[in-house]
Amino acid sequence: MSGNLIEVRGVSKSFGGVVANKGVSIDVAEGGITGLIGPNGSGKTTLFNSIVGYHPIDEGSIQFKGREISKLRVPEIARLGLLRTFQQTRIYSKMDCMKNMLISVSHRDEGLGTMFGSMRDRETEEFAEELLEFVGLYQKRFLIAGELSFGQQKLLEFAMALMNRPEVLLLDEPTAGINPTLINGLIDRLKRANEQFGITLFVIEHNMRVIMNLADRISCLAHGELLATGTPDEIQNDPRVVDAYLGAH
Ligand SMILES: Nc1ncnc2c1ncn2[C@@H]1O[C@H](COP(=O)(O)OP(=O)(O)OP(=O)(O)O)[C@@H](O)[C@H]1O
Repeated sequence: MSGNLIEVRGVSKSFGGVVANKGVSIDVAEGGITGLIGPNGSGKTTLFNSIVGYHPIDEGSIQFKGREISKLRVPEIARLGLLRTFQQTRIYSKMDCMKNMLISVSHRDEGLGTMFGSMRDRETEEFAEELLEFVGLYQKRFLIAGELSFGQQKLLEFAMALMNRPEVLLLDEPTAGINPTLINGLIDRLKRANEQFGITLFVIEHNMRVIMNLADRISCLAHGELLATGTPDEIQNDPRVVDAYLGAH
């Protein structure tokens, strides 16, 4: 056992003439928080999309717990316990928070029958309430999700992902568009999800303060290629990273 939950090896992905990822190799250690940084257009979201099965890769291998997943599709990968959130939140804005939570649990269920069966399940409701409490939205559980602030919607989306008890959660810019007060709360929740629930996190983040604070390992992409991997300190002091990324901000 390598200690890695995800092993990306030599992954390349192009869209027409645009090379979005070229020979990328990254490890996501079990139980850790791995960060992914890089300038706009450096291929971060493409790599996430490749890992969760959103599109086929051109070359390379992606393993989850030692199993090749690069040919599997989104629902199959989700069922294995690998989930992601998006830059733009994907909540059901006309439903209340509780309904959003209950509907999210379908990922690992087999069919609609099971889904509605489990929705009635008191245990599932209690778990949804616990998670809403965890992200600080319990008091707002019957509020229509579209009426929450953007930051609260992101917290709801995070709680929705946790409903599926993922082993790994890929978070695409979790703090984008959130005000600084809520950001600290979110960092705290992410750390607690990692420590208390044992969820491995792989996080794309533009906010340097956030990622340096959160991640134990960070990889930096530039022009679709892996530029550097290291501890937050090593990454912060790597002249190649500073040139390619930090210097540009
Ligand atoms: N579906 C697509 N079709 C065509 N080109 C794409 C597609 N998805 C991504 N690209 C291109 O691939 C490159 C990498 O994009 P990607 O979104 O992965 O970068 P990113 O690092 O996530 O950027 P950002 O930080 O702005 O979100 C860009 O040049 C982008 O325009």
